[in-house]
Amino acid sequence: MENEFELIANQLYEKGWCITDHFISDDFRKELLQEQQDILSHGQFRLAGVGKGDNFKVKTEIRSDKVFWMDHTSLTLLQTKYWELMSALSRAVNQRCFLGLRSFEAHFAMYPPGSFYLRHLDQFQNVKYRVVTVILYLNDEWTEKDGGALRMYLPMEEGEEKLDVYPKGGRLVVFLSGEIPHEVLTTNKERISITGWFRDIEY
Ligand SMILES: O=C(O)CCC(=O)C(=O)O
Ligand SMILES: [Fe+2]
Repeated sequence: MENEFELIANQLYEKGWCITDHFISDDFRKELLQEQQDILSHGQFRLAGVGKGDNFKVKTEIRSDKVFWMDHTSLTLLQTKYWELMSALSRAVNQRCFLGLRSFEAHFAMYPPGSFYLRHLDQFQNVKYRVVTVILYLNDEWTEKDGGALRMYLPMEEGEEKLDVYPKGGRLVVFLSGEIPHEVLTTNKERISITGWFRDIEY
């Protein structure tokens, strides 16, 4: 029998993306959400940027979320638990897909009401070390009227197909960072997640 990580790795291999509901327990989700709220209330979230190195810029006309980067050299207990889950996933993906994943980076993200992130690819133009994107949603509840869908543009033999994914708590979205363009549609409600990237470089 395949375990949860192998199931995700298989789908990633076959079609380049995968959506898993209830990836974490509801208790763990609530703990992560609480940690995120604590960091927020200490004012440690910053406006997110686009680009890397000399190309880094805050551009609120492109993305208006706020982020808090985890520091892999000093993770909290909860962050360690999250990191270990992701390590298990990267091992399964490496075994199945031979992507040579070697390190991981992740940030908490908060989209205030009215915010969005326009269509983009997660690989930077100048550095392409992000190979697989993993997004874990932490929201208590979510319905269509809350907006804020992740819109994925799935490459088809001809053209592309849109897929709207709502940020339901406990849901994990995994996709190839260089292959699947995506955007976050305007959210009507505070939208909370952790986004991570498996990379093919060392720390
Ligand atoms: O939160 C999401 O659904 C997607 C976020 C995203 O595309 C990113 O941070 O690069
Ligand atoms: Fe993205």
